[in-house]
Amino acid sequence: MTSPQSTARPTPGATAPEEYDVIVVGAGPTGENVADRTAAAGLRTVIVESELVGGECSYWACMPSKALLRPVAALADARAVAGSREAVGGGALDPAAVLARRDSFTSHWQDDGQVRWLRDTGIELVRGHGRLAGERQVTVEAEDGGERLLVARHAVAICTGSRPVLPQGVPGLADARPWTNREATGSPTVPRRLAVVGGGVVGVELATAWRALGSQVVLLVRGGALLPRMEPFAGELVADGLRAAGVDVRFGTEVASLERRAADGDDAPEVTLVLGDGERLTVDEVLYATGRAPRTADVGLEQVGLHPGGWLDVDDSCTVLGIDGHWLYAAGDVNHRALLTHQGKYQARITGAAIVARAEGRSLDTARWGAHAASADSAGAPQVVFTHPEVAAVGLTLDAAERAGLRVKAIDHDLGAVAGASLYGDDYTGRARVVFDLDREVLVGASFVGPGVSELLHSATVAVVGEVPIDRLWHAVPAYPTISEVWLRLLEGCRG
Ligand SMILES: Cc1cc2nc3c(=O)[nH]c(=O)nc-3n(C[C@H](O)[C@H](O)[C@H](O)COP(=O)(O)OP(=O)(O)OC[C@H]3O[C@@H](n4cnc5c(N)ncnc54)[C@H](O)[C@@H]3O)c2cc1C
Ligand SMILES: NC(=O)c1ccc[n+]([C@@H]2O[C@H](COP(=O)([O-])OP(=O)(O)OC[C@H]3O[C@@H](n4cnc5c(N)ncnc54)[C@H](O)[C@@H]3O)[C@@H](O)[C@H]2O)c1
Repeated sequence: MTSPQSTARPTPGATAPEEYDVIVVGAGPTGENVADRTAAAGLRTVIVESELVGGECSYWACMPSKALLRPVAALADARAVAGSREAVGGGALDPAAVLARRDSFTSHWQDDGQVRWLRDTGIELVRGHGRLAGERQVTVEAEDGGERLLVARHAVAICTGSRPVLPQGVPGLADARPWTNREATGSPTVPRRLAVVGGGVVGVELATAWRALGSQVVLLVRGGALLPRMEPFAGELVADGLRAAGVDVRFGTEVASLERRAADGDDAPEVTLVLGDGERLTVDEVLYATGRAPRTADVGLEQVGLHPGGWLDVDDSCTVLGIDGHWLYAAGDVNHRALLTHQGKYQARITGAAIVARAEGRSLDTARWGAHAASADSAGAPQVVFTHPEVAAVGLTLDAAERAGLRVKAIDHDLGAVAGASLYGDDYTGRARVVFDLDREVLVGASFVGPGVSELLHSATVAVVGEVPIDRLWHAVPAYPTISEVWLRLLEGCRG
């Protein structure tokens, strides 16, 4: 490996520069996987983390939210089948047991296990806030104010993720102390009344979870649909499911102002929301699920000529654009290509491979689907929304495919008409769609909505990402009697 000479000089108050091959800033799932790849290739790798090793995903996002949602699906599945329905009766979830299981999935917000994994993998950990200090240089400010200067012989990877974004200019919002994903995945108690603002993935999943745990939930959606980036029937069926569970779903509604004050005759503070039409709603907590912003405001981007606070623009190898020397990478949420843990981990593997190739003096293979191109981010990023019913989708929606100029047709099928689905649950309701590219005769998108469809998704991901010709897909036989048999009807529709 080549080892460029460091030109770093200690900044005032900092200790002597410490040299590594690779510095990763942010130890979420993405940063961990970049570090894993570079360490596995023999590069001396250090990872910098300001909070918990494991990132948002492990403690305040994917894991706790799915731990809250899994019991909802398990109970719904038991209720959907005569025989087990009688066994579980009409009882509700046991909130204490669900919250305790959630706590164990977050390791009680302790990262010892992840730290052990870093050590066993040969990755060094520096705790503190990382900032770029110049080319290949990162300063780390520890909680006690101490500062260290790290210097990378080869690469720095920014994997600092994203944070919740709240709308600007809403009177009373800050004083209302709204829940973000952190409180909404970590709350030790169940609020009696919860308002959820935002009809995206976070909004619908957490409305589902807290309703099932006993909260009265009102979901306030600015637009006219839930999950607006997915096939329209996904949002429609999820809205039906939320309403059937007792959630008050309201479209075309904006929150004009909020006020938090003590409830009459009670010390528990409550929040009053004034809606656009003047209606007043009083709840115990309000969750804002209104999107994400990059955690780049304070990572020293200005030191390397970039604008702080924005998403980091990268090429397909996750190399940051506008930086000379190919030493700065950005992967995961922070580059805004696909805000999903699995895509972050995928980008991490591509980033790690690119760093190693450049360190070894090899050129990159950045052709589409090449070893150093995260092509699947745009072509085939799968996503599961763990609501009841579930939504599982990969690739392009019909609308997105048409907007991209493809000549496509959509083939839809009622999942309830599939033998495996009717065995899965009595009165099973669901729908499937594939988007078929008529010119290339491959699938460019697939969406499934219904109970238990999440595990169907990888077959569709293989078909879309693998660009499997429809004539060959015809021979991929789904087992009888599974929900996957819907593929037979979908493929008939492509050929017909
Ligand atoms: C409620 C919710 C549920 C979700 N559920 C799913 C799901 O089911 N499936 C899915 O695929 N995705 C899900 N996501 C999205 C997923 O959480 C993110 O895509 C994923 O966490 C991104 O990983 P990351 O490593 O890029 O960033 P993060 O997980 O945000 O990690 C970034 C890390 O960098 C650290 N950091 C930041 N700045 C600095 C700094 N200056 N110095 C040192 N360290 C720093 C942070 O402390 C953090 O540990 C969910 C998101 C939310 C909000
Ligand atoms: N199961 C999963 O894969 C999963 C689960 C949760 C989150 N995530 C990821 O996390 C990311 C963030 O999710 P999210 O739901 O916060 O963001 P989002 O962008 O998916 O949805 C935010 C919604 O809030 C609405 N909104 C924005 N400003 C508003 C305002 N002022 N008032 C009312 N509504 C407003 C938007 O129109 C949008 O529909 C997503 O990109 C998603 O991929 C994934």
